[in-house]
Amino acid sequence: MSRRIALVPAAGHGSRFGSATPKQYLLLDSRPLLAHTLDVLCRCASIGRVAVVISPGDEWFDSFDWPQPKLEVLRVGGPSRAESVAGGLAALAADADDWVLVHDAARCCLSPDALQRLLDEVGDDAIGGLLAQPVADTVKRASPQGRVAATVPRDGLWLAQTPQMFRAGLLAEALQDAANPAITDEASAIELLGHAPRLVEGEAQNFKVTWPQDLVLAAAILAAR
Ligand SMILES: Nc1ccn([C@@H]2O[C@H](COP(=O)(O)OP(=O)(O)OP(=O)(O)O)[C@@H](O)[C@H]2O)c(=O)n1
Ligand SMILES: C[C@](O)(CO)[C@H](O)COP(=O)(O)O
Repeated sequence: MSRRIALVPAAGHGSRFGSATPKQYLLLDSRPLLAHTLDVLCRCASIGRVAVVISPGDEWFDSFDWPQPKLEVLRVGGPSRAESVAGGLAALAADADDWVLVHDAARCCLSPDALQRLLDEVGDDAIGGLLAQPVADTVKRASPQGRVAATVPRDGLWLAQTPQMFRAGLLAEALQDAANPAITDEASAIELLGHAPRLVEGEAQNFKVTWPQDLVLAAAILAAR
C-alpha cells in the first residue's frame, strides 16, 4: 500500500529576507519558524513520515529541540531548491508509488484544512497536484525602466503554493535534471515530462515568508490559531 511522506526543503539562505540567521530558524512565538511548518505535517494522521532537508553545513538545526515524533533529518541540501528536494527524495528511499508531499519550510501558516483538501482532491490522481490560488489582482508586466509594458490577462493564472504531491517514482524521474533553472517547483518538473498536475485551491495565509514584513503577518496568523 502506498504511503504518504512529507518532504520539507529547508536548506535555503533566505537572501531576500536578508537576516544573518536563515529565515527558517527565526523565532515565532519562541519557536523556530520551521517548527511551525513541521507541526501541521506531523499532526496529520495520514502522513506517516516527515523529513526535513537541511544543508550539510547547517549550523542552526541542532541548537533547537525538535520534539515532533515522525521527524527525520536529511543533511543533503543542494545549491537550489530543486536540488535540495532531489537530494531529499533520494535519501528517503521511498517506494515508487508512495506519495511525497513537498512543502516549503518557509510556508509556516499552512492550515490543516488546506492540507486535507489537497489530500482529498488529489486522492489517487494519475499525476498528482498542488495547492495554488487564482490570481486576484490585475497583472502588469514591467519594462526595464520600471513602467508598465503591458497588462497581462489574468484568466487561468494561478499562483503555485505548496504542498505539491506526486508519487516518489514520477517525481524522481522529473527531478533527474534538478539543476535545470526552469524547475522552480515540483509541478514544473512534472510538466516538463508532459504531464498536467491537478490544481487544488490553496489559501492566502499559506504564503511563503520571503521578505522581513512577512514575518509579522505570519506571527499574527499563528497567534490567532
Ligand atoms: N538551496 C535551497 C534553496 C531553497 N530551499 C528551500 O526552499 C524553500 C523555498 O525557497 P525560498 O523561499 O526561495 O527560500 P530561500 O532560497 O531561502 O530564499 P531566497 O530565494 O530569498 O534566498 C525554502 O523553505 C528554502 O529553505 C532549499 O531547501 N534549498
Ligand atoms: C515552490 C514555490 O513555493 C511555489 O510558489 C516557490 O516557487 C519557491 O520559491 P522560489 O523563490 O521559487 O525558490
